[in-house]
Amino acid sequence: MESKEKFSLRSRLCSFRYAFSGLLRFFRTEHNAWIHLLAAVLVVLAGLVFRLTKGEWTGIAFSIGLVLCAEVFNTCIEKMMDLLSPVRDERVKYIKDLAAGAVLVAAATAAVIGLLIFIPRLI
Ligand SMILES: Nc1ncnc2c1ncn2[C@@H]1O[C@H](COP(=O)(O)OP(=O)(O)OP(=O)(O)O)[C@@H](O)[C@H]1O
Repeated sequence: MESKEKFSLRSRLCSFRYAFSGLLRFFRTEHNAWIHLLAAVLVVLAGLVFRLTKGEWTGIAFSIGLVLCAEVFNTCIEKMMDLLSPVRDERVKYIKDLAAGAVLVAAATAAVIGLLIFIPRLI
């Protein structure tokens, strides 16, 4: 459906503000976000120590973004399901487990990229 609202820079800026406020709350309150953030900081520090190339930094940046995005969506789905269906339900379990599975796929991909970058520098 087309939007009938006129384009407004102010409302676009507000959308950014809402997005940043969502992320701020995510990093303040979600324990999994702390773990991902700590992992990202450690990887960036290791990257600085090993003086990665531009291509390698691209792989690291992509991996960190991929995992954080997956975790943000996983958290959204968890919160949504808790709101929609606070009682135990096998369908909810499947939906939540599937969302957690997406994070696992992203994290495994990031781990492979990390190993491809760092292992040759360690041997
Ligand atoms: N309403 C529900 N009905 C059925 N199963 C559920 C429900 N809520 C959670 N579960 C299941 O219980 C298990 C633990 O759920 P929980 O939400 O605590 O997951 P978690 O991965 O520990 O989450 P968190 O990110 O909060 O640490 C998961 O397998 C999840 O699918």
